[in-house]
Amino acid sequence: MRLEAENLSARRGEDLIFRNVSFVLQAGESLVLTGRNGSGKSTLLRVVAGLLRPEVGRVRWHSAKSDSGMRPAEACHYLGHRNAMKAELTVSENLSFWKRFLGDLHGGHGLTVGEAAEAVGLGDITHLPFGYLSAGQQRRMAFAKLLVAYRPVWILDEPTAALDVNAESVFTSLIKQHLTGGGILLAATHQPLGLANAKELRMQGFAGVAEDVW
Ligand SMILES: Nc1ncnc2c1ncn2[C@@H]1O[C@H](COP(=O)(O)OP(=O)(O)OP(=O)(O)O)[C@@H](O)[C@H]1O
Repeated sequence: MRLEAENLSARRGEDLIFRNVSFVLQAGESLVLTGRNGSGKSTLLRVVAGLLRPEVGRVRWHSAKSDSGMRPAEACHYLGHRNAMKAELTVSENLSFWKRFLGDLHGGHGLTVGEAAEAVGLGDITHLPFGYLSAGQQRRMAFAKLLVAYRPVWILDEPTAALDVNAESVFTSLIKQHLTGGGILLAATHQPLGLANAKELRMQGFAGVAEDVW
């Protein structure tokens, strides 16, 4: 299994955000994006997740278990700043929706909704509307979405924002399990995720740099 970014450059509106970003991640490896606000971390994650087109370069996915024509985005779970849950549906309804909608990629199995809620420490409140949950509880449940459907690549944007210390350690341990099971992680964060062997890519940003440097 291998996720490969080749010479990526991206633009938002008129602005150049980054250029010449390349990396290769194999099964069990993680890459953490760091850098100041606006340096392009979220933009790079969205490019890799297939939500934005790169200006230049490409993302490639190789796996013996996947079709050769499969888009890299299909191998990825993307957890952005927002939680992608409906406030008026219960936690259980939200997670059940995502489980059915996403399904499992070949090569693994997601947890049941109950197991996933237990794994993030909130198994007793799945009957509540998502909108009733605190900000930290909502983030935990958004993380549970990663567990109900199998995807080998997790792309996480500031996964631990709004979390207490206990939740941070729960997330770190779930991420470690994902990596130990041969998964791949790409994350943007301002807080250390506690991953000893993570590679780091420090985004510099291009704000104010003239276009002719390209
Ligand atoms: N739709 C857009 N049009 C123009 N510029 C945009 C657009 N979206 C984002 N940008 C700009 O792209 C740059 C990179 O933003 P991005 O969200 O990738 O940064 P970031 O490193 O994730 O920041 P943070 O640490 O604050 O989350 C910023 O300067 C932002 O203002």
